[in-house]
Amino acid sequence: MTFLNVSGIRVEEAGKTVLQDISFTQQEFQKVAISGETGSGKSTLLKTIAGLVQPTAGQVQFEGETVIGPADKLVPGHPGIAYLSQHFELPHSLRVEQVLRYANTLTDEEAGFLYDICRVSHLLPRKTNQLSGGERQRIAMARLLSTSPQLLLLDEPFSNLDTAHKNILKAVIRDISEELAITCTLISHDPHDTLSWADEILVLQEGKLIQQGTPEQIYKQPVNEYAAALFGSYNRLSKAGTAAFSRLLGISTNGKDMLVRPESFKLSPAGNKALTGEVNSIGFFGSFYELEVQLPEGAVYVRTTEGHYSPGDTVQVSVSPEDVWHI
Ligand SMILES: Nc1ncnc2c1ncn2[C@@H]1O[C@H](COP(=O)(O)OP(=O)(O)OP(=O)(O)O)[C@@H](O)[C@H]1O
Repeated sequence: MTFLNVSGIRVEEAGKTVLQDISFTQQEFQKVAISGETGSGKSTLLKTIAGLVQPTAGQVQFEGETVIGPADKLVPGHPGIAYLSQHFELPHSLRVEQVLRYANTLTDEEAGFLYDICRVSHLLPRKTNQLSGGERQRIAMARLLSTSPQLLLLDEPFSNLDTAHKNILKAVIRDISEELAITCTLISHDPHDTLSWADEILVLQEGKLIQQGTPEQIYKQPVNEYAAALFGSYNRLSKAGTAAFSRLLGISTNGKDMLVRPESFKLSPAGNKALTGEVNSIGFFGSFYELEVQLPEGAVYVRTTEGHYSPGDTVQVSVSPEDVWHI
């Protein structure tokens, strides 16, 4: 039986089509990330899966059971699916332990284990107005998980968190999957959050699912420039640049433009499979330098960890055939 089966989902809100014919499946313990620019329909998709938004067409099946939307159910949602909104709320002026106790269906031992995993045990005596944003979020998560869902849907969990809280939350999400055996689906617009975490990424553009694949597939072979831009910078070569690199690599582009990630270009002292250019400018980004290199066919951006280049240097730029794609 498929864990989650989303088929032909269409959502219309205020006369506008927000989601169009979205279909995909998720297996138990498969980590799925949903990516897309703001307004592309990510939150609406998660809420529809959770049974909180009524689809105009299509259906969501969770462990073989249809998830019933709010139009057909007084208390919307499915007990096996928990949705953590970007805009969650905690009751004011209660102690954390009270907030958690009211929602809890677990034994004391299970609840203690859950609170440890969510890194909230030390916060139990605090009042809800004495917490940071990251702490509040982990308490909201512990509260949701204390009803023992099997699928946790996280809507932009990393937005508004500083690096320290983000790293704690990443560890919490990892432990939720591994220690509590809860499957997670999350939305993030930051490639650093999704590429290293997900087994599969879904890319939404204007309410349509335009690409679905492993992080490597999505990063290395995006279906269009929109998908490419979501996961990092890239060079779209000029017609002349595309022709020059295609000749060097012995490949055909069928009239399409060649695209290359800046880190896929290599700089070498000399070589017959490289184009000669001149360094225009250099930017320092901590873990790498980004050079703008002027080739006769146009400028390209090249990333390197070597810091010995200066503007005006002559360099040879090469790329491997497996690191280019065409649009
Ligand atoms: N209840 C609603 N009524 C009217 N329009 C809606 C409603 N819900 C969503 N929309 C519209 O649907 C589109 C998708 O919204 P959604 O919040 O799903 O996008 P998103 O990708 O999650 O965006 P963000 O990253 O900004 O949260 C937006 O244009 C939004 O204004």
